[in-house]
Amino acid sequence: MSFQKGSKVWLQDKEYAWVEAEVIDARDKLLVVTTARRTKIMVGPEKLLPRDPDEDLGGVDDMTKLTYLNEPGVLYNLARRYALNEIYTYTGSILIAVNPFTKLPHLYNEHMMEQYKGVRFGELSPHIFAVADASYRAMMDEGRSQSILVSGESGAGKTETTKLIMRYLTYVGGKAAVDDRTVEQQVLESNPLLEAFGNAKTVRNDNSSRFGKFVEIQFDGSGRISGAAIRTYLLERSRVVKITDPERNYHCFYQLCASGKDAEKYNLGHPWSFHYLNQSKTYELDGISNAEEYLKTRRAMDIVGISLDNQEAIFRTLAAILHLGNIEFSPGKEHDSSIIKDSKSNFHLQVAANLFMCDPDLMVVTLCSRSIQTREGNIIKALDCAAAASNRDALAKTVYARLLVENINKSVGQDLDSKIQIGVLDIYGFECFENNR
Ligand SMILES: Nc1ncnc2c1ncn2[C@@H]1O[C@H](COP(=O)(O)OP(=O)(O)OP(=O)(O)O)[C@@H](O)[C@H]1O
Repeated sequence: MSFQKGSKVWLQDKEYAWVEAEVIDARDKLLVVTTARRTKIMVGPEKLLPRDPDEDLGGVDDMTKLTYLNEPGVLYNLARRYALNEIYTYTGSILIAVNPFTKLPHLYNEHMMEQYKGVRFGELSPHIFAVADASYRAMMDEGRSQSILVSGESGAGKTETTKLIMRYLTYVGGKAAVDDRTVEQQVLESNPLLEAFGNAKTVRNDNSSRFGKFVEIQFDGSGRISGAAIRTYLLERSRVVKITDPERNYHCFYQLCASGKDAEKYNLGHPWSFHYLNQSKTYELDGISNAEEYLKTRRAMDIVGISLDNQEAIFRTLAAILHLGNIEFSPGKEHDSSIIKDSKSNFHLQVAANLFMCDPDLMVVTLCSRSIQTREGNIIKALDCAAAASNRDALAKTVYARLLVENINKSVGQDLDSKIQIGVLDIYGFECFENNR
């Protein structure tokens, strides 16, 4: 790219990434002046990118309208719009959402949904409802299934965006008010349920989804919702057994501990008495009551259609996982072997076995030994304390992951005859931490 005297440019900057500048001398090395600080700098052209000359102070609602679609142009356009509370911007048919971190109810009410219904994409201000509407119209007009991909780093707003898409689709594809609304309710109520079992507090986000999610909303030929399927995958299993302050384990554990009578029934107390929860000293979330959330989760389970017996089995299994985590080991008589450490560990073993409905002695054997297959047959090898503890953790992780997949994925009513659907994929983007666990 060649620059001339008077060219408007972006200059790379250590502090601000890019600053606005203008070329004032274009011989040998370029001499540029930064517009805000009025400092003169000699730089090579590799440090510069061209800048739109006639920038609209309010930014443009579609990045394709920028003369130069480069990184600083995009960032500054988003920043300008964000300053005016415009959190959505298009890049062609892609919608970019900048997390407002504040509630904007006027953006998402019924009136807004009505406004975007059936309106040509791009005619109104950029909005998530416009994307959802475009996919619904395309599905209806072409009779073909559609997909919406929601991506971004942790805390970017994927889960909220996915929920808004689901809300819009249940609005346009819902049955008339007089009809039974259970499918729509199931679709929407699956969210608190998934969040209880798949979300946790992280450093970045108090309600971070620790799994990928594919929601399929199924429609009949007339465009009415006829069913839904939710598939979760890539759950962060390690969180079940290992957490660091100020993060938390999955919400459901804290909810169950705060559930009063149910907690008592399963010999649960405050989370600090459980190894899987007390590795971090963070037990509460700002402005959220674990006990109330427990009731919400139970209500969501009712609506989604999980029977009382199954609900009971799910919470019993969660309690069993917590007790399992409190089983400690000490060295056994034989070299590299282990036994249950003390009476406290034995108590938790008995309770866990009881809740898992299995034989406690068999559980001890399972935890403290490993079966190795050889050509001559199976050999049972004793495990030392560390190996027994990882064996215990592996069991906890596997049971928890199965609980989520088996119970939640299948619970929402599916329409196996549906020919057209809209799939919404909520998938995390790359995260770049110093230590990526
Ligand atoms: N459109 C929005 N309006 C208001 N607040 C929002 C919006 N989008 C996100 N937020 C806020 O940002 C928080 C984080 O958003 P969200 O949980 O959707 O992020 P995420 O990308 O799904 O993160 P993770 O990958 O960690 O699950 C939300 O709890 C909410 O407070």
